[in-house]
Amino acid sequence: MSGTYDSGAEKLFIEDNFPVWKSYNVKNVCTSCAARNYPETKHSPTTSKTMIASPHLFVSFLCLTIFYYASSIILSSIQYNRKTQAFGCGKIKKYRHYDPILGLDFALSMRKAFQEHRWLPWQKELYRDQGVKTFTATFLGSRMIYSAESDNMKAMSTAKWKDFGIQPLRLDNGVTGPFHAIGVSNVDGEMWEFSRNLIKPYFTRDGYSDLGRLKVHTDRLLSLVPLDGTAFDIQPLMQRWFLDTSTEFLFGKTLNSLTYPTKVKISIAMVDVMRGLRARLQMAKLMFLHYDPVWLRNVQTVKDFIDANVKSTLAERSKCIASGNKSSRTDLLWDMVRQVQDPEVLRGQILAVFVPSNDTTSILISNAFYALSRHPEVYSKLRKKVLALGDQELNFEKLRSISYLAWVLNEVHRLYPNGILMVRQALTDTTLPVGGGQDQAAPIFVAKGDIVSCNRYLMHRDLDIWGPDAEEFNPERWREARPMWKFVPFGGGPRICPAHVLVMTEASYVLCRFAQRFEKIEAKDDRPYTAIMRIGPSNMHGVKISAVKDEKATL
Ligand code: HEM
Repeated sequence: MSGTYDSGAEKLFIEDNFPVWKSYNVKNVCTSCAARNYPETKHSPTTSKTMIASPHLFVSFLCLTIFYYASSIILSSIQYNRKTQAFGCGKIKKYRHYDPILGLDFALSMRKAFQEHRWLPWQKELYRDQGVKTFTATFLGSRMIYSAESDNMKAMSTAKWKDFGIQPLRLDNGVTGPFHAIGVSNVDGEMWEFSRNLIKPYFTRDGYSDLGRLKVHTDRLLSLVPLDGTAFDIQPLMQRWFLDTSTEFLFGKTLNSLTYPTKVKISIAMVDVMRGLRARLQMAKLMFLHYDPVWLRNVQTVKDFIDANVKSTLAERSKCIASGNKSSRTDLLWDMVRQVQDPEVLRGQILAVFVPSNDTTSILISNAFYALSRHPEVYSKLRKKVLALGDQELNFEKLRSISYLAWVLNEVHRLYPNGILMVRQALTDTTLPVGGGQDQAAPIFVAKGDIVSCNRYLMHRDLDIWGPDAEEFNPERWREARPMWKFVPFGGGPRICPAHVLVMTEASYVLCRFAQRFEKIEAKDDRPYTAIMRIGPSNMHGVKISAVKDEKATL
């Protein structure tokens, strides 16, 4: 189907083969949500006039409610324990709450850690205090299972992946609602399969092996590096570089923010969109209380940007059909409009790639500069390997041939993973392989509706896996290390990040070009890495470095 201009056939493909699009009617909104342009949430309708006949009636009503609530908690706990036994599972250690009903103590502690930019150290302390790698806690009324066991992450990603979903956490509860967006990163089942197939040809073809696409933006980036040894912050430059390469890749038109810095405002809006999405995800059952006008304004900015691109791409397609000409466009949106023409569907689908792509590769590369500028011996070794390739243009195969480059990037992924957590909700009663019983070795029971949060950050710094120097930046460890599922920066199984080869290629290319031109780089900021969370951690203080140009460098 892809690649045809037969609009009738394409319409059939969408409407008849995927009736799911019709069944998910975003216009079906409740009135209070509609007023805020939110999709239907699961809250029940409220009556506008609540009559309390008498204090007695009120007290009886209150007692009944408390009784009902208490008995349902006891019943569900009995049921849960029975099922744990029936499934042959061990008990999971429980977090000791002050507020076991809503878990407000836990939520407030997490909120404080966020506000103080201590979310990563807080994770470490939390697990250390529990003394185990898997435990349960209540988070705003939901039972959460926290785990830093790679076997559990592996099972959720592969053997048991159909038992766990993303959609209830991101779409059904309205987290991504203000976009009215349905796309690969917020749906499950048939809709996910459709969405993944829509982007698959794009990510699996060898488009990303064309490094020419990166050259012009990287030349611009390098031309902005001060040559007189002045300190500069490479993090915002990388953000602009990534915006330029990714807008070209996704929409066929670069924003050229390295040349026109004000264009970066869309990236800044996206960072705020992600902040809001994270807040909404964390509010869980209380998400309907989220109202943040700044966030909504930024959502609108991003929506307008996407809609303008969708509109012009659809118009270009119509022109091509009318004239019989072929377009030279090879971007993802162009690929998509050949398969789908509904602007709302297109917005959702392209957003679902734009959101997880935003500021990911750029942060990976900035984090690499952070580490390399503090480890001159590693930079110098990397440079030697790169220079050994000679003066010819870099290509995909050459980049892949430098194992040391892969080790450096692996080490950056390990210490600063972009996806800290893998969070899923159980769609059915199921089990995970470890974390139960006295020794934590028994399987654990996961009831339908439970939320499991697997922690990549802790796995990547686990002394049991990496040894006593787990906190150190040491690319040499990759000479021997074969961690398999203990190191999955891009996830694994059917929902693995579709862009993993693209990301590694782009990051490798930038580091190589930098190493070809600059003899040395030096850190210009002694403050410790203080992670603020976007999609992944980035340094709150930026990445301030200085660079010394190799006078002989011609590239
Ligand atoms: C440093 C860069 C990146 C890292 C570390 C990363 C990591 C990840 C991880 C861990 C997941 C979740 C996998 C899972 O749930 O098992 C994911 C999903 C995804 N990523 Fe990336 N990613 C990066 C960059 C990108 C870029 C640049 C794009 C797009 C151009 C992208 C597109 C996606 C999409 C669409 C998904 C959802 C896949 C699905 O649910 O089927 N990512 N990524």
